[in-house]
Amino acid sequence: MSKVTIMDHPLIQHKIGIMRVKTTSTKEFRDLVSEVAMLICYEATRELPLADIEIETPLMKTTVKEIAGKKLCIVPILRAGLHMADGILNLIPNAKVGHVGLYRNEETLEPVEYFCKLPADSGDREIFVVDPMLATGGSAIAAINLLKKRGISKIHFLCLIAAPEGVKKFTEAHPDVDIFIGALDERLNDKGYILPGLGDAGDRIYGTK
Ligand SMILES: O=P(O)(O)OC[C@H]1O[C@H](OP(=O)(O)OP(=O)(O)O)[C@H](O)[C@@H]1O
Ligand SMILES: O=c1cc[nH]c(=O)[nH]1
Ligand SMILES: [Mg+2]
Repeated sequence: MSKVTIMDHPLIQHKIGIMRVKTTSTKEFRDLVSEVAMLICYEATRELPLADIEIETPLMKTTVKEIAGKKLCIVPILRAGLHMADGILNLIPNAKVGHVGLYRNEETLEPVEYFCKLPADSGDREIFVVDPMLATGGSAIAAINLLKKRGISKIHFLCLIAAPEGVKKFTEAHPDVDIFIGALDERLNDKGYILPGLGDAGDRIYGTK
């Protein structure tokens, strides 16, 4: 069964609170997406394996830790996930980046795939799929189906806000994928939007509405 981690850190709660406010500007919203993604990534990478390496300080030789293998890959779900990836790259600048393009048909709420480009060696990498919103769960499930079809198995999913309906559907579809959630909200409305939520994440990041 997926491990579901809901962030309780005060900084994350504070920043998501500002994101929910409808008058928060596009610039501030965008900056917060990136900052909260970084904070969630800090927790999501807690169990990465470490290896010992020998180095020399200005005073003596010693052994320090480095992340073993450094084979990480961030996969934003376009378009709203892109800005989370930018934030995470501040913490893991050497990660490779793959892209999955999906949008949700507003009538059926079903995800529609339009793009997929992944690093050639993705199957050897630990993958962090990122999207601010897990609503019905359809988009995240479809994105991870695409990755699994390409032989990728070490997958984590990070989102800023999730609805309980989406978490249930996701964990049933991908019990082997752990989820890290900034805030777990109350429910979906009849149009599939998360309540209280923050509206349409893509529109708020890019100012398209
Ligand atoms: O869990 P679901 O019900 O599938 O909904 C969540 C999806 O909806 C939003 O994307 P959207 O379709 O608005 O695309 P965009 O990022 O291009 O705005 C969001 O970023 C997720 O990808
Ligand atoms: O509340 C929601 C649901 C889906 N997509 C969003 O951007 N927001
Ligand atoms: Mg959108």
